[in-house]
Amino acid sequence: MGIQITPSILNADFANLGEEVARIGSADWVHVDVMDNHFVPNLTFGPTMVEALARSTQTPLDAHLMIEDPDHNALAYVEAGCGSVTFHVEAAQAPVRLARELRSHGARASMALKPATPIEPYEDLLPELDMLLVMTVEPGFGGQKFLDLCLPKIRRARALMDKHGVETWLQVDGGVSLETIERCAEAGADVFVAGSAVYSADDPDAMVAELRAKAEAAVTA
Ligand SMILES: O=C(CO)[C@@H](O)[C@H](O)COP(=O)(O)O
Ligand SMILES: [Co+2]
Repeated sequence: MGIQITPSILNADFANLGEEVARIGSADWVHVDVMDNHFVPNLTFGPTMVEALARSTQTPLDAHLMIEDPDHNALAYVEAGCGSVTFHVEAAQAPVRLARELRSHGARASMALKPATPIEPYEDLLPELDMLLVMTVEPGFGGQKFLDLCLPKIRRARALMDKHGVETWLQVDGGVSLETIERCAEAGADVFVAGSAVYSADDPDAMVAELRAKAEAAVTA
């Protein structure tokens, strides 16, 4: 599939989300950070707003659920029109059942790891997943500093994917910018979430192109 750039709208203007998404026309996905003020200390939006957003764009939606009880709440985001749904393993009661349920309803199933959560206990789940998200900040807020301590986990995750021979995408999220994206790509990530880097740029779509070029150069070097 190659390199994919998925801007997060967390730092976009929430009063004009349709227009904000139209500013990133070359993005592969729109990353939608769903926060419930319980799993993380921040509150964003739920399925009704996500459904409205899905109607406003042709770009597929990549929902990142930072919520408690994804087992009972994740399907609502497939029904709202998301093409990919990520749940946190720290919150899921039955991650395999949940991943299978998401897939059976036509979405890509993805699982996220917070910075302190290791990949090794979940190695055998990789064939059940379309994407693994390695968080590179503590979830909850945009605009945080990239945590270099997560790079070895990205490398180990890529090695485990190679070992299992799976096509699982490897996404990174948090502090991804022109300064940090090469490190992530070299470590083996292929799907890059960028929030403040994209929406603080004068031309968000040009920033998407610049991020893509940097990541592609890092893997072809
Ligand atoms: O999930 C999260 C934060 O919890 C992310 O998607 C951030 O919202 C990305 O923003 P930047 O770190 O790129 O500013
Ligand atoms: Co996110």
